[in-house]
Amino acid sequence: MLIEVEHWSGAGNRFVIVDKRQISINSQWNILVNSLCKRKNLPDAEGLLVLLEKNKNNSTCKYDFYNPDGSTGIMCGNGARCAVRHANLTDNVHLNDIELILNGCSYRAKLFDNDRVALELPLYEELRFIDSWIYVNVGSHHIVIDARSIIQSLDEFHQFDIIKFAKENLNFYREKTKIRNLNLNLAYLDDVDQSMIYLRTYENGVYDETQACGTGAVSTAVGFWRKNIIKNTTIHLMPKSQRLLIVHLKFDNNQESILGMILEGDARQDAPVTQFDIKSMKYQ
Ligand SMILES: N[C@@H](CCC[C@H](N)C(=O)O)C(=O)O
Repeated sequence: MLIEVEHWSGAGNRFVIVDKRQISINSQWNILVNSLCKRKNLPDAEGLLVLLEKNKNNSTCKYDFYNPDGSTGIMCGNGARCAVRHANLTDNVHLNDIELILNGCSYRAKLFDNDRVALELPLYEELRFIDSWIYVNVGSHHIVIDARSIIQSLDEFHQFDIIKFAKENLNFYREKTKIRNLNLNLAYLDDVDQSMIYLRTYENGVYDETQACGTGAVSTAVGFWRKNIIKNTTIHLMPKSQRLLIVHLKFDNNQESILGMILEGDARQDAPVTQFDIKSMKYQ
């Protein structure tokens, strides 16, 4: 049986999107996801979004997110932003206040400037300062490392072998946090522009460096602000893809406690729709 697959990216983070409403049988997405992410003539996707429901009358859409290794139930910031733009394009869901239900959790989002999506996240579930690094849970689990503790310059930061570093150090962070599904973020604060952070992320479930990570950007912004490394409450983060992400911290009236975070960046369709055979688990 053939299904249609869409190819998207949010700030360079690559996704495939499938509309479950086109399929009459129940598919096991956790088994199909790995083959769906291995695309023909396109670099591998870094996650799958499955559209479950959409209601344009009340601007609500419902998607599930899967990592390429089949794991699910995890928050994906860039995937969420692609889902919102996808819902808007395919069914004209209202631009200015969209409710996205991703893996059963509700988020609000806005669309602007054609391809930009601002997604509101609730306050992080947990934030811990451990030794010189930070652990943040924003629905996915992040280690944030201030790159200046291991790297001397921005050039060195771009050259750094993050895959080797992750392979050598992930177990150490897992042991310390007692959490297995960790993403590793290496963050370098610009020497001149103190509101700009360069960010590289090794992602759980992909087991590779991705082009960008939305929840990694949010975790880094909030972690660096809480640690006083950064003073601005609007923080620019430049991922590997060079497609900028912006995080706005939202405060209470006294400007003291963070209430939530807004993640802003582009979300685009990258290539024409292709067909995938769910029986042979191959693209046509
Ligand atoms: N790319 C994502 C994060 C997706 C979840 C991650 N792979 C995990 O398993 O924690 C993002 O944009 O947030």
